[in-house]
Amino acid sequence: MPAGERSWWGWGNTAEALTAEESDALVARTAAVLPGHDFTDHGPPRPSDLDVPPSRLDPPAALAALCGDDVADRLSHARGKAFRDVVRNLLGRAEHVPDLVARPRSEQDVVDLLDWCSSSGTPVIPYGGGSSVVGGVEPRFEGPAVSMDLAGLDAVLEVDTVSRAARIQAGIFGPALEDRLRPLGLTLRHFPQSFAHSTLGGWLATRAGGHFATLATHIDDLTESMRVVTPAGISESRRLPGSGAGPSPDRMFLGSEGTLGVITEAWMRLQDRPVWQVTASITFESQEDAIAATRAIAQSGLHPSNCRLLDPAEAFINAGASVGGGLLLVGFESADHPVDIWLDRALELAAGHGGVVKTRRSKDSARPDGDSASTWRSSFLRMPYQRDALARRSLIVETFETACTWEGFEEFHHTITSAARAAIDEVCGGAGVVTCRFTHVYPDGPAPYYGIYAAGRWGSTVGQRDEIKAAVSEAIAGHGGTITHHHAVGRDHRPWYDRQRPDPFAAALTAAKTALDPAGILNPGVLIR
Ligand SMILES: Cc1cc2nc3c(=O)[nH]c(=O)nc-3n(C[C@H](O)[C@H](O)[C@H](O)COP(=O)(O)OP(=O)(O)OC[C@H]3O[C@@H](n4cnc5c(N)ncnc54)[C@H](O)[C@@H]3O)c2cc1C
Repeated sequence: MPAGERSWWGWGNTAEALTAEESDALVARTAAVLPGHDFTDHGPPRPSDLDVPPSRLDPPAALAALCGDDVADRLSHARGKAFRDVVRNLLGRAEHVPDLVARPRSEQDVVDLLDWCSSSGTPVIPYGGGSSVVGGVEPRFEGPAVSMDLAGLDAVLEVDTVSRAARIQAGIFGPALEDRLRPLGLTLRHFPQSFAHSTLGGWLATRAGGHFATLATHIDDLTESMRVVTPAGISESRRLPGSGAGPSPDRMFLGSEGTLGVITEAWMRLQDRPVWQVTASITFESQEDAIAATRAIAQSGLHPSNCRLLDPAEAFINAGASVGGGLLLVGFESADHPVDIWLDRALELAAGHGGVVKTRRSKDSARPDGDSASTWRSSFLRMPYQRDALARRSLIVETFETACTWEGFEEFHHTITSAARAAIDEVCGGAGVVTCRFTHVYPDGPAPYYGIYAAGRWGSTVGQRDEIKAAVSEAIAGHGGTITHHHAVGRDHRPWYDRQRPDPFAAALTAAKTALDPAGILNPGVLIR
């Protein structure tokens, strides 16, 4: 488990929440953009003041030691860490609280818990760090439920330094995993923004995306083999660097979001820790040029570790930079060789589209003053805490992420931002800002990530957010984008995911669910059924 006291209602640790000074500064900045908004602070209730119904489940004696029904514990497992989760917590809405939290300490415990849940027909939700932003861990259905918290399975069981891979239990959190690999000079090199408070099992189950912009950034690419406990038996794939033996068993479980089985361990591909790192920030006067330069770099074969394009609003809010067309943060790293010439070539490509280098630094050089790249990075890690501070003050702070091809990007982007702005007009009387950044870039297209900051009304911000979300999701679905690039489907993206996937595939997935989970107990309502 991460060190420090975890917030039951919001992101991360209580000790890391914004200080009063930081909150005041944030409110002042936001008030400049949204004048007239009521910034009254609505703090969280105490868990003991909430009306949580007693547990309806009585586990068998053999499993009783693994299960608990403490109210605060059940509440902290009731939902993930999306904006709508945080606001419902602040409002003291205690619906859909699991009846028990089960904490397996071994794979056999997982088998025994699934046996009990299958035979009693009790729904069970695998729970890693609970950082889902799509309703993935919330028992949003009638009847009792068990939340299976996998944090007790947190060992690095074996390291194969020759092949550079490790056998790792699924409940390990990001920092603990890197702490164990660091003395060996190795890293998984998977850093989602939620790294500190999410687990390997959660990453695998949601096909998480790390913060590197190209190549092996999705957890899928780092997975050598997986071991999964299903109600129908244990599935373990072979460790192979590659295989053409039919459809991949790992592909069936990657992204299965707790619906087909409980991932207990995986062999993960590791990398040597980088020694050489160079980064630069580049500004553009026109948005078209910024996009063209980013595409040129994405298609160059240079494969930067970072290639993050911020639009002017995003650059201003989160990197403190005023730019006309966009701010591109680009970086390279290697454990094997200096990477300056790669950066030189990327900067040439950017210059060909009017890019002007603002800062350039290598790993050991002192950070120049006003370095927007480092400002953006520290702001990136503080963003979830800032979101919570604004949620307490009736702001709607939400993100939407997707991917599309370069060829259709311009029209797609226009459609999405227009839909978001129209929804903000309708729902919030026009008081709001829409931002965009590329989190990942592929040779054939970007993964745009939209941010929304809008003035809501206390008590209504969840409904207001849901209306904006539905409008944007319709626009994404109607214009060929994916309903999620890396946040997963969960319960919140279901209507659009059901339309996105081909019907024969839906039938095959349903058949897989029936074969692996015949009693239908695993995370009902997510992905299928
Ligand atoms: C502030 C913030 C930033 C985020 N940044 C990113 C980001 O950069 N990239 C990204 O990809 N996502 C991001 N997310 C989303 C979230 O962190 C990811 O989906 C993450 O992979 C979830 O991991 P977790 O351990 O918290 O899983 P949980 O939230 O506990 O569970 C997520 C889903 O996986 C299932 N599950 C969990 N563990 C297992 C297991 N062992 N076996 C089977 N099923 C399991 C659950 O049932 C659920 O359906 C962010 C979320 C927040 C709140």
